[in-house]
Amino acid sequence: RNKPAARAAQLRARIDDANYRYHVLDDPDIPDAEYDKLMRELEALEAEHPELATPDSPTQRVGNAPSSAFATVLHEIPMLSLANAFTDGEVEDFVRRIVERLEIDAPLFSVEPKFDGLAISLRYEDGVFVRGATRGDGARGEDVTANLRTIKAIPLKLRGNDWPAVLEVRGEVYMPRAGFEAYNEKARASDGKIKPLVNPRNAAAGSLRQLDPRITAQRPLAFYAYALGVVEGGKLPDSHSAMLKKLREWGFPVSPLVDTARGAAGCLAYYARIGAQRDALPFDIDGVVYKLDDFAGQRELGFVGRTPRWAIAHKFPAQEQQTR
Ligand SMILES: Cc1c[n+]2nc(N)[nH]c2nc1OC(C)C
Repeated sequence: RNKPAARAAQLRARIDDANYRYHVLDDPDIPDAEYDKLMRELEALEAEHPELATPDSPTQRVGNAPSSAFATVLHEIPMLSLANAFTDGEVEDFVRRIVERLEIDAPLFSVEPKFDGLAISLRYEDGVFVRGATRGDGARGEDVTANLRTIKAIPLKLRGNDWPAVLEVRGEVYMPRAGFEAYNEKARASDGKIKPLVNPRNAAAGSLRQLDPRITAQRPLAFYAYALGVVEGGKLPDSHSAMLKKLREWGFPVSPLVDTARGAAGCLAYYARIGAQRDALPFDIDGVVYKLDDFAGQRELGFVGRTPRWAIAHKFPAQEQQTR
């Protein structure tokens, strides 16, 4: 009788946990073959008892109905753009302006890689993924929910239960280099059936804007969270770094390269550290981002148009694009 439902619940918990360990902790605890076996058992169970296949089931990632066009999504909280710094002096000016406005010294920054992918916004209601959109022009983006569901790094439902009733998480969809190379290896051996991708960034954008989610599902996409949008019905930590820790607890991948640093010197040391390992990273980055860590300080500094006064992107020199 309700044994199938109990077994399905047990399988889902085990699969969700395996996904969390693989994508968020980067510490998988079961081999892929066993993971696939659990998924096949859950798919069989749901085939016999369709009422078990709820939208947040791990088997419901790949829809089979291509859409004719993408609906438009209004970003209630606009997706921001970052000012760019290219020299150490510009970074020192950025920090000095904050020091002078807030009358503090050696402010603490959250320091993060700037991923060369596609900015997106994910909306969760009561802990369930309900909608995802591209950045678009910052005010309006395209509804690519069906495509985002195919990305295993994006949770279909949140872990724990201390998340806000409505939570929007912003981050970057990107294509890891290994996935990009492997895809092009297959494309070159496909006798022209599969077109090679030009570079990981364009590949990520193109993959997310496929009208058929079954095509997106074939693409090796990943995701890192780095900011919030709308938050309703919940208390948030009082700093960006503490908020990133909560996002990890709720099931979102956050780059392990994220750190905190004090003042301009701390930021520039981080830039040098990440720059030194840039070519060895498993994904493309085009710079690093410094964000004042304290949320109260961010609110006090505010914005110039859509650009926060409390954050800046410090870019690397352009990388020679490998032509393929
Ligand atoms: C546009 C953007 C891009 N990035 N990239 C990272 N790592 N953080 C980050 N934050 C951004 O905007 C926030 C300041 C909301």
